[in-house]
Amino acid sequence: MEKQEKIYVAGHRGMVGSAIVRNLEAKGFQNIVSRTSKELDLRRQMEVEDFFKEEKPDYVFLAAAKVGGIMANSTYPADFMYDNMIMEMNVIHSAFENKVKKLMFLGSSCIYPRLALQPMKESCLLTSSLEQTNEAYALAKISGLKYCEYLNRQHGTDYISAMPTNLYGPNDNYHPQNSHVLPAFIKRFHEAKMENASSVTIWGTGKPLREFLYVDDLADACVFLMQNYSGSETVNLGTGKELAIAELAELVKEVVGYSGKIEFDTSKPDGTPRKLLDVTKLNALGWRYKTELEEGIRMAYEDFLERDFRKDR
Ligand SMILES: NC(=O)C1=CN([C@@H]2O[C@H](COP(=O)(O)OP(=O)(O)OC[C@H]3O[C@@H](n4cnc5c(N)ncnc54)[C@H](OP(=O)(O)O)[C@@H]3O)[C@@H](O)[C@H]2O)C=CC1
Ligand SMILES: C[C@H]1O[C@H](OP(=O)(O)OP(=O)(O)OC[C@H]2O[C@@H](n3cnc4c(=O)[nH]c(N)nc43)[C@H](O)[C@@H]2O)[C@@H](O)[C@@H](O)C1=O
Repeated sequence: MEKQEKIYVAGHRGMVGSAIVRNLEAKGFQNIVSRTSKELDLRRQMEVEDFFKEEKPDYVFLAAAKVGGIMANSTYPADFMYDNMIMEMNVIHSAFENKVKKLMFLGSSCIYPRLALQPMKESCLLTSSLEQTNEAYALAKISGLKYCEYLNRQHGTDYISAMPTNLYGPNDNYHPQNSHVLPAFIKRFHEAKMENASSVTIWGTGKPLREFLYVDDLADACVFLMQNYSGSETVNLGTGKELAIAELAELVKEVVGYSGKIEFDTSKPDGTPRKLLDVTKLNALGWRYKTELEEGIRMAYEDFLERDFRKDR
């Protein structure tokens, strides 16, 4: 990627897209194009085609998607499949039609089988059944990854995909039901502290294990791969470290400074028991995460306080 070349970041207002824009700008890339979903609804094929014909980007980071935590995924599976499938097909196809030099498609670690051997290597894709709570989203993400692979195979394109683990950081979604666990905890423990509540209830048993990557590290990895990786097999983006949800709750409680009890609502789903990424491939390419979890949670909490609850999607 040359500094003057045109880069389209799809989803630039989201947590990931905004971090990719920050990273590109910090590295001196000056020709970044973007559109909000109001300006360009990526589910509309004609609009996407017109945009690509008009803008002719050289590079594309596809970070626009319908995204949510376990509850959103299990409540709205039809929306998660339709929106994601159609958005990614429209963008990747228009990129191909307009000779985009390189595209990065972002998936998620939930594409791997529910009971995959841990840590999960890229090669375990499609070896057994998916987790039910996010099957629709995972199927859409697998389709995007595969479409990039098929274009590479049939037409010799250089379209890559990356599979991030659970992410968190500035500009996250703090919706009480639809968000992911980490922003949900930041908001819930903060509110409990402000209200002097005696306890905070978290979903499930607290036993599932999860891995978390700070979004600015993720953005750095995306830009790094765009510059240093080609190939149809996806690349896992994570830290290689995991902790139980109950341990995460203790950590957020400490960072936020809440002193009450933690209770568990076991009527809520646990989701997949464990999904630790094998990051051997990423490390071998020369990239490693920088931000440890506690430090990242502190920075995310500061961002949450600065935004003053404005982001509650
Ligand atoms: N958050 C996480 O923990 C993880 C995220 N990922 C992946 O990273 C990517 C980005 O996620 P994240 O930043 O968290 O999500 P966000 O919800 O923060 O941002 C999603 C972005 O997508 C855009 N978008 C949604 N629908 C449309 C549409 N119909 N047309 C145009 N744009 C649309 C939104 O644009 P606008 O703001 O203009 O409405 C928004 O900026 C996704 O591919 C996701 O799968 C992968 C693993 C974990
Ligand atoms: C990124 C990833 O995100 C989703 O998968 P998930 O990892 O299950 O995501 P989650 O962050 O929502 O939950 C993690 C764990 O945490 C527990 N948990 C406790 N209390 C709360 C809580 O208050 N909110 C939430 N959301 N979870 C809670 C919850 O029960 C679960 O055990 C998919 O969308 C998937 O498609 C995907 O890609």
